[in-house]
Amino acid sequence: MRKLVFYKYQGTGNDFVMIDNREGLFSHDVAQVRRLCDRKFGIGADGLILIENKTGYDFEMVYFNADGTQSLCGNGSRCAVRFAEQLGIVKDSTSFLTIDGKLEAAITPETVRLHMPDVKSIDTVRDDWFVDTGSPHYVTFRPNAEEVDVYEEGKTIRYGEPFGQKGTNVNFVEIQGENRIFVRTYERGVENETLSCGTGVTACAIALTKQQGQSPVSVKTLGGELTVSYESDGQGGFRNVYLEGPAKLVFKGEIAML
Ligand SMILES: N[C@@H](CCC[C@H](N)C(=O)O)C(=O)O
Repeated sequence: MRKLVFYKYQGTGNDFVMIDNREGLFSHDVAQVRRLCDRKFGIGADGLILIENKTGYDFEMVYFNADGTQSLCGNGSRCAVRFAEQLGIVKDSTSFLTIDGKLEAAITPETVRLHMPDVKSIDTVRDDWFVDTGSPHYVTFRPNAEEVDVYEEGKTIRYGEPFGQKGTNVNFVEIQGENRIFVRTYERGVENETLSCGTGVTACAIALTKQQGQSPVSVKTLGGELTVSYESDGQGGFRNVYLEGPAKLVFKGEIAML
């Protein structure tokens, strides 16, 4: 049986199977991704990330949600950068390719600070907000996010109008102080609550400008603390958007390839 080395990383509890695919040994096979991310029959993860060679960049990050769909992943990008550092591909900073184009990051022993894509607008959906931070995010402010049934409410909004089958991620945000929020996220592609979502907390920190907040914003998630900073572009959008927090290796193992 063929065996392939994998690594497991987590960024504030958003966990990923990570594979160094610079030799192209792992094919982009959705069934295999689902199997490996399954928490009972596989390794178990919110997503799977391949690090691949790409001309003009330090590397390419190929990201899959646990169900095999693809989108931009903020925490996954931070973990991919840490993995690339530990593989010796990059050192203090990097520029790499993602599904949403080129991203850059600064690396310290404690954190990875990711320069996120510009955000074009904050849109209104019913009484709530919608922000695209590379992945789509519905943002709803609640007085007590701890008490929300994130799975039931998130699932209803994710598949409901106007999102339909393509769907959206759903974030429940509690304001806990000046420029300080607590966020719980139902993630599309995982189809459940995750402990943290990087593009999600970024969307929430930006939507906070509609309430009383401003950059930088401290964000508490179920899996740890993140910081989001940004600048207004003066036209309803945001630039110089940064997501910063820890990204850690958990373990290394071997996959039995079927
Ligand atoms: N966990 C991610 C988001 C991954 C993509 C998302 N589930 C989607 O399909 O839109 C993050 O940290 O940003």
